[in-house]
Amino acid sequence: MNTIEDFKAYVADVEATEGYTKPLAFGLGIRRSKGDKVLDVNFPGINWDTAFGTAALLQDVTGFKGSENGFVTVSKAQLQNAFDNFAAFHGEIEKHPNIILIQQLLENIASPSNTYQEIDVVAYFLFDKDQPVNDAVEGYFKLQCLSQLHVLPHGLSLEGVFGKLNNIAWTNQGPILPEDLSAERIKATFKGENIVVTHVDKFPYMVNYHVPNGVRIASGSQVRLGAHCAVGTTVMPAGYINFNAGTKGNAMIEGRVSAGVVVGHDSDLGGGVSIMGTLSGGNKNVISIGDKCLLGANSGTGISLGFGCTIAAGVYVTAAAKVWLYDANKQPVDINGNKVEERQNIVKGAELNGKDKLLFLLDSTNGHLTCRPNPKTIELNEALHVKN
Ligand SMILES: CC(C)(COP(=O)(O)OP(=O)(O)OC[C@H]1O[C@@H](n2cnc3c(N)ncnc32)[C@H](O)[C@@H]1OP(=O)(O)O)[C@@H](O)C(=O)NCCC(=O)NCCSC(=O)CCC(=O)O
Repeated sequence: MNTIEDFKAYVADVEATEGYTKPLAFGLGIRRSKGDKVLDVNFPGINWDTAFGTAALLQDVTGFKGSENGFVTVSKAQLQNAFDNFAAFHGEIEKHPNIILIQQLLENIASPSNTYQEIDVVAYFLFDKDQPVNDAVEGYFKLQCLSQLHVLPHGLSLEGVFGKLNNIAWTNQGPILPEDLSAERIKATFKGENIVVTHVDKFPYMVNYHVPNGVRIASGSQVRLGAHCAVGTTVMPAGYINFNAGTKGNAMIEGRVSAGVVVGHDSDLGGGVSIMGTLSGGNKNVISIGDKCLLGANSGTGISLGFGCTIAAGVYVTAAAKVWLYDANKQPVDINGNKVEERQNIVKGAELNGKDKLLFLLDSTNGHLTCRPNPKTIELNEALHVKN
């Protein structure tokens, strides 16, 4: 296969095979395991709805069959075979990230691994993004789809991910099962080395796998793998982004973006902000924050905010909270904006879910949680957000 035409004909042949299905996404991953326990899988470059020729080639050389989400292990000989089948592109390899990755895997796969873990290469294929997580390889693949910005939070099913990922001690010498830490530390000590544990969790830090373009993350420990940090996101040390949560664009994150929460463009979460997540604590309401919202320091919300809302510093808006509604002239109004008497303007927070241009304030003269049209929307300080 020395010409691009040959390669195209080969791909067409593979794709014409009975039962062949184009995957929605796929990638080559480096899997680290201890016995039958997966420690982690790094997918350096996931292909999402693209590179179908490479998908066909990988399925052909690895023998992967079917249309169910799944993976195969890839031997060095199969990687070599894949690389050789790309001969027509070797002269312009810099244009083809998948071929570069295969070359990098080939160059390194024979290196002796450390004695603790086994390292191999897998090819994962995703056909149905709404299927629950089948195994740890799939869990890592899906988390990296989010962190590589191929899908927004909720863009694929992460159901069951907790049960499939192992709890790991993440160390300066790589992932170690917590039960093996003591023995590994003794070995390291006699080699004159240290094992430093950064955390014990099912989720590693995103930055140790992937750093999206145009982000600043002041403390890597605050962003879990599976976070979606769009270009222009700044996460300050007190900020936090869970998996299956994140930003759509420029954002200042000094507060906590819980699992499932999405923050719109040009919004600002002040220090200590809390946004209710859906993993624990009983809240079932998936929360989103619209574009150009400001959540003041130590504020929080259990309802979604639309465009251009502000929650004053220190104010927590919950779905059940009784909120006193006012118009722009500070006159009491009902939910439809009709003038009413004081006390008839009290609505539940949930009724304001997702509405645009609201200002929530705790009136310090009477202690009422109030809401009125937001007189101004915020502008982020552009200098704080990198673009590439
Ligand atoms: C709610 C707003 C946005 C309101 O600000 P504004 O500038 O629009 O209004 P203002 O000019 O201050 O006030 C307009 C009028 O409303 C009155 N007013 C204001 N707040 C009131 C309250 N709680 N109760 C009663 N009246 C109030 C004022 O006295 C004034 O009245 P008169 O008209 O009679 O004079 C603000 O107070 C706020 O909370 N901003 C959040 C800022 C923030 O936290 N940014 C994140 C930084 S994060 C950070 O720095 C890190 C910190 C950390 O790490 O902890």
